[in-house]
Amino acid sequence: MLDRWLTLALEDKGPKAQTGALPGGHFRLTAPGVLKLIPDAVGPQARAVVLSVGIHGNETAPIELLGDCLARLEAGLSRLGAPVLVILGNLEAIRHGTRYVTTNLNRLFRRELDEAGMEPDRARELMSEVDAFFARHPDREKLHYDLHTAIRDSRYPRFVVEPYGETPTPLQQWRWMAAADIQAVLHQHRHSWTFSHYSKHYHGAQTFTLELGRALPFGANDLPSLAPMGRLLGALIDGREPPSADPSGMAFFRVEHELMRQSEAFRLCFADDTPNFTEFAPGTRLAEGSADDGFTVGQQPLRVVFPNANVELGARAALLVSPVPPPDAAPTDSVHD
Ligand SMILES: O=C(O)CCC(=O)N[C@@H](CCC(=O)O)C(=O)O
Ligand SMILES: [Zn+2]
Repeated sequence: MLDRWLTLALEDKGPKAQTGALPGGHFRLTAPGVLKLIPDAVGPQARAVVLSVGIHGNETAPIELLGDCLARLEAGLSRLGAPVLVILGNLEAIRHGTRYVTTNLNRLFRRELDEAGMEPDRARELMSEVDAFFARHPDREKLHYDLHTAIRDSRYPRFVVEPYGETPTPLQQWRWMAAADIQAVLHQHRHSWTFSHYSKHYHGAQTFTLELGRALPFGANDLPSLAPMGRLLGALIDGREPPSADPSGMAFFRVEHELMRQSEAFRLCFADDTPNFTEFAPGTRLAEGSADDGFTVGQQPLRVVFPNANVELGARAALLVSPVPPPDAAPTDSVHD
């Protein structure tokens, strides 16, 4: 059943409300693309876990990866031990194989949202699902991993974006990410109204946007490279402590500046296929536009992440980042390690 859930949800043939048994618990389908995994017994170390995929419709590897985790669970190769909310984000865009239909869903996760349309409606539905889920588990550590893939190649093929927030991320997360073969971490410098930011900002959850390789069509993904990430997701679903590794091999970056597209004339001055984290020297012209949206690198070199000149007016066209030291182990070291 669950291995067919993703397909049924995409074909819009899935039953609107359905429940069924699973090893260790049961599942409930409560809205299109929204699946709740409810364990019979929750271990003391289990977290309340939100796993979202397909927030961008052309990013298929995370959908396949999560599909594998659900298939393993259903086949009895693992046993449910934590409350999990699984979300298939932009169903319409996934059907079209496009990043979005009308507007970028991953910029709409704020409670004051008053726009009308399919993506704003979906954002409101998903925010209320997340609110209800975390409200049901007030005493549990809250996690939300929003799984994506990137448009371009990357000097670090698998990396995570840490949303802006006041609370430092516990070291345990970096250890899990290192074991899951994540190669770099990018700290956001300000609110960004992404789905992962939503769960951190409003619920104090430990959250990331995970970039798991390149955006490719279904069937073309390099799933073996995601096996370590599959083990992290599997452990969270089972309510087991995830594998840990030394995070000192990961590279850490901070956003220094965002290029925003402000004019129709806006363009980036470097090749379209420039990989994420490519470094540009001081004095390099990076963007041109007719509304003060040009940019030249100042005194420090900067690396570019998520360059995309074809975004909507007023939207982010690239992040410019620089390396920072790894987080200090001392204050936030986890009792679970
Ligand atoms: O490869 C790209 O240009 C975009 C990949 C992507 O969808 N990234 C996320 C990052 C979200 C964040 O900044 O936390 C996005 O742009 O929504
Ligand atoms: Zn994405």
